[in-house]
Amino acid sequence: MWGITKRGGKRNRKKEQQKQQAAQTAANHIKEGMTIGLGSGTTAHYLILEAGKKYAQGLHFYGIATSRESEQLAASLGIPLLEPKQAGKIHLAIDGVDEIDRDHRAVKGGGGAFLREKIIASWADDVIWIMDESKMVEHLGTFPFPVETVPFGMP
Ligand SMILES: O=C(CO)[C@H](O)[C@H](O)COP(=O)(O)O
Repeated sequence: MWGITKRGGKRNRKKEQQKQQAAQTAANHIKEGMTIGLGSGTTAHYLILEAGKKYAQGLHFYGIATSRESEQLAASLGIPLLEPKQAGKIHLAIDGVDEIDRDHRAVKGGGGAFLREKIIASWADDVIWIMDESKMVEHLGTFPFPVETVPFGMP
C-alpha cells in the first residue's frame, strides 16, 4: 500500500511539473497589449499564475476568463479582466484539454466550462492547448465526452 502511494505521489509530482512547464512555455507567448483568453482547470490554473507573475513584472495585457474560478484567480493576481462586450479582439487563448490525439484533435470541457471555453477559443486569433503527457491518447474517446446544458435555453 505504501509503495503504491509512493509511486502515485511521484507520478503526480511529474504530472504537476509537466503542467507547470507547459503553462510557463505558453505564458511566454503573452505579449504587451494582448487580450488573452484564460482557460479553466488545473493546468490553466498554472497558466494564470504564470500570467499573473508576468503582469506583476510589468507586462500589460488583458484577460478574458472562461470560468468564474479563473476570473477570481486572475483578479486576485491583479490581471485586468474584460467582459466579452469590452474585448474587441482576443489575440490568444490558452487552455487545458481532457485528451488530445496526434492530429491535435482534443476533447475539452470536462471541468464544466465547455461553452465559455468554446466561445473564447473560436473567437481567438490563436489558441495554445497546454497539458501533461497523460492527456495524449491514440484515439479520442477514453475521457467521457462533456455536454453542457445552458439553463437559459431550457423552457
Ligand atoms: O476543459 C476544461 C474545463 O472545462 C479543462 O481545460 C480540462 O478539463 C482540463 O483540465 P485539467 O487541466 O484540470 O486536467
